[in-house]
Amino acid sequence: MAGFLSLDDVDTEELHGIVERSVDVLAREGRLEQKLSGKVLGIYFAKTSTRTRTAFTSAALRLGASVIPYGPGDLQLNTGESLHDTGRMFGAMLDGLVMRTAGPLEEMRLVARSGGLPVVNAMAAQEHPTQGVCDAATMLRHFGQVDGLSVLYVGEGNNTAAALGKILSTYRGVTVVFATPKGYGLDAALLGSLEEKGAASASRFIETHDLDSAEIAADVVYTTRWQTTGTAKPSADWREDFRPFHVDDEVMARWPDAVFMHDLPAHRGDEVKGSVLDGDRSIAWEQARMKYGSAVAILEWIYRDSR
Ligand SMILES: NC(=O)NCCC[C@H](N)C(=O)O
Repeated sequence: MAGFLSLDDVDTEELHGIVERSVDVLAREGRLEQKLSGKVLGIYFAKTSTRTRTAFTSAALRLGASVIPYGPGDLQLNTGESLHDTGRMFGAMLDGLVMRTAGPLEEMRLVARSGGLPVVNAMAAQEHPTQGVCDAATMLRHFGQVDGLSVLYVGEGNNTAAALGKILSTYRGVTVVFATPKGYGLDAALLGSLEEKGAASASRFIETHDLDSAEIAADVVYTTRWQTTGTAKPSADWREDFRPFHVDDEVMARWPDAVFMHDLPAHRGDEVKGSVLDGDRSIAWEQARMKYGSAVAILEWIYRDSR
């Protein structure tokens, strides 16, 4: 059974169905159909998490599954057991795993392969696919469509940026400008593949290192914290490199029709000014709530054929 490791693995139509279902979950009240009844999921977070871990745990429980949570110090991985053997054990005793690391996506593929169980990538170094679903669903809910939207992304070209680019590249007529600090940009191969995909769907993906000269009629200004999980900044004065990538009221005034989004956690005063994050144009808190809707939609999709 396929898990949810990368947005690249999922058929576009199915992906859009997951995005639509995420919106639907938040719109409905009442008990969810117990589609995961009798299932046991492992929730293994090697890195900190507030939203994603809570969203998937809550979603799994509300869908009728039981969960076993593992923190960073819990597994024999810490005493030298291999990922391969760990995956085998998970596969022998669990029906699925939700996993966050700051390591390569290949680690999760290895666990999925050796265990023969579906694994959800709740964030790896290259990609944060469940965030991408959440972000597209938040845009769909707010604007009524994702096709044709223009998004200005401000900040490091990290796992969140990669997922945002990938999911938006499955829609038509979108424009995404990534304004990233020099030395902290998008992976060149990823940008190349986004450009290529965009050419076939009337979309544009552009990277600039100069926010002041970014040209886009943005519907959304999106930012992310300066310190990406599990990464080290090579220079001591990295804050100087990031300082121009601060979304304040002046930045928002340049795009008077745009809403503000943030994957959170926020560091007010660094990447965003409090008045923007907490202001009228911010949909970041609706976006955070959508993590739950998207977790339900992703789990339902993974177990769609099981009984
Ligand atoms: N919404 C989230 O999952 N937030 C957690 C941190 C995401 C951020 N891209 C990071 O790597 O630190």
